[in-house]
Amino acid sequence: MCAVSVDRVTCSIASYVGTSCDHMPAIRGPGACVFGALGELDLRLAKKELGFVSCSGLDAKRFERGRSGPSRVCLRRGERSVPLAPVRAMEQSRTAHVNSKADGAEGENLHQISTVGNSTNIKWHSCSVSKLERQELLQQKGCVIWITGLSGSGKSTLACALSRSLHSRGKLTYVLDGDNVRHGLNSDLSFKAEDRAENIRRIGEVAKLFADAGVICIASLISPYRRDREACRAILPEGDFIEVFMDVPLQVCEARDPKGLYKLARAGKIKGFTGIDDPYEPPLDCEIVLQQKESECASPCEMAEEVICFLEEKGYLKA
Ligand SMILES: Nc1ncnc2c1ncn2[C@@H]1O[C@H](COP(=O)(O)OS(=O)(=O)O)[C@@H](OP(=O)(O)O)[C@H]1O
Ligand SMILES: Nc1ncnc2c1ncn2[C@@H]1O[C@H](COP(=O)(O)OP(=O)(O)O)[C@@H](O)[C@H]1O
Repeated sequence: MCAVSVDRVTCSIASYVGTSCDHMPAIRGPGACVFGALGELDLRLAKKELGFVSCSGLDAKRFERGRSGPSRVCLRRGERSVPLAPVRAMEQSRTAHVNSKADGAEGENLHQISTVGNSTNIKWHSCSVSKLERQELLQQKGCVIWITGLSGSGKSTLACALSRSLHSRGKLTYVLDGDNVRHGLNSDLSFKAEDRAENIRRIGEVAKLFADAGVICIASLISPYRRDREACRAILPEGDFIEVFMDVPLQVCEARDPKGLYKLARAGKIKGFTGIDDPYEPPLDCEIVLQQKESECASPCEMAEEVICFLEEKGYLKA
């Protein structure tokens, strides 16, 4: 994960996709800060969706998650060119910092006061117990398994099967189910696009904390828009966001209809139902696809096993 420090401006990267950045007068506009770029994908996203025309002097590799190093960047939007220098990638922070000398301190003894969204004058506090130590304790690596798919595609069933199976192997997991989180933390959110985006953003942030705690966090929510899922991926260290697509045809989900919601949606009694009158954007390049055709139907345990094999192969089941 990295962020960009730009003079006295504080900005974060991925989570600003789609939000405005009015505190940067020269680069006003949606997602202006996203440009910070966690990798080539984000750069492309920034250029395609956010209207960045070009960026010179940027070595995208320097901005890869987890890397750091000084660079100079020139960001152009339309006709305007905005030099941003020095730019610094920082680990463990989404913010750029206002660097000022602490009282009576010299040189490296800087304190870093940030502005993140509407939170001004805040400071990151580090703890002496590290993520590595927590992982050592748990004998596993923290990560996020993000299960996406239509309603009725089997997300919650897989999440529970996976949690059970990992638990029986002595691995600590926690399930963040969209439906459940909407009973509490996200009960203020509806199903309109911006509320879904906020639902996903919050779950992404919570999942990130679980992963940082060393837990294997299983998030199961429709998360229908690619951009929102990518934003969650971008706030996690490289490799720690494992996207699992429940590739189940709409007809199958609709035939299952365990809650009777498709029926209500077809009858026009629920508006903006995913797959009916609200879009679902399947992942283009996710880690795992669990495909279910009409005739073939892997059991939830078999699906869980496939995910566990992936985790094992990538080393997440040991410290
Ligand atoms: N309009 C509309 N569209 C889709 N789904 C709806 C809607 N209204 C209610 N529900 C029920 O809410 C569950 C989806 O919540 P999520 O938080 O996963 O959705 S999202 O990620 O914010 O799109 C979803 O649960 P699952 O069936 O488990 O996916 C539905 O039961
Ligand atoms: N692998 C599977 N094979 C057959 N049916 C399944 C499978 N996974 C889930 N189901 C069934 O599909 C329905 C929807 O599953 P659920 O996990 O609630 O989906 P979602 O969380 O995506 O809405 C449930 O009735 C469940 O029993």
